[in-house]
Amino acid sequence: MQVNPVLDVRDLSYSVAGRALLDGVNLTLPAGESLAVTGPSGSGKSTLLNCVLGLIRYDDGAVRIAGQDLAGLKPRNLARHRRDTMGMVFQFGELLPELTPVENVAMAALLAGVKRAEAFGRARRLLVDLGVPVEATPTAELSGGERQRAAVARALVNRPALLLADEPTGSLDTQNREAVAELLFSLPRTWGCAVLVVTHDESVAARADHRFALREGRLVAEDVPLSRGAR
Ligand SMILES: Nc1ncnc2c1ncn2[C@@H]1O[C@H](COP(=O)(O)OP(=O)(O)OP(=O)(O)O)[C@@H](O)[C@H]1O
Repeated sequence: MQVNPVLDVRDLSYSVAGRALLDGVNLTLPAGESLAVTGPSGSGKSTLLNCVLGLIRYDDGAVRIAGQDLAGLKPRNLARHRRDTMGMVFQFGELLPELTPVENVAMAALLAGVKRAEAFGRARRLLVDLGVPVEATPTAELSGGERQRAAVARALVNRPALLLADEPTGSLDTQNREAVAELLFSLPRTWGCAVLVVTHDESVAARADHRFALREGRLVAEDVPLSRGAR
């Protein structure tokens, strides 16, 4: 039994067009730990993340982030809770290409109400820590790996309790995939946050503290290391 998990999903169900994408999903994740959910394309991984983000109104069950049940929040408070507790990394980074990396990262802090000097200070420190060129160049000119590391910096700038990533290495070559996966799964130790990654890439998922597969709307534990030939 975990005490006050950062993420607590109970009996989550969601159907679309008569198909149960999520069918009684249970998931808990404390601070300082990572969890990966794998599953083939169309199995519902992004749908699960969207429920955790509060972007989808699920049919049944509960999602609690940092102790707060999302269903109990009005839209404005939900947006604030999301901003204050969660950071998100997307497959293609979703940064603004014409801005510099530091502007991209600082903007997320400015939108959260952080003062300008503090926002840019945090952004610079994070980018230096994550090995991204800070401001010499528009983000469009970064390499794919640098862009994803900048996206991680943006997701961290408001010091989230929970970092979510949807196919974060899906657009990267092998070398950058390894580096970004390594970075993501080191965040629980270095930043103390909980990390939830959804991916179809088993080699990325293998780095997580906990692994589950989404099969027919249910999460199945997959805690056997790949090297032992789980399947
Ligand atoms: N609003 C919707 N209306 C109809 N179908 C939907 C809707 N949302 C999701 N789906 C379908 O539900 C399934 C699951 O989608 P989801 O994006 O969650 O899968 P996924 O596992 O993340 O896939 P991928 O790995 O390709 O991103 C897909 O077949 C998708 O087309």
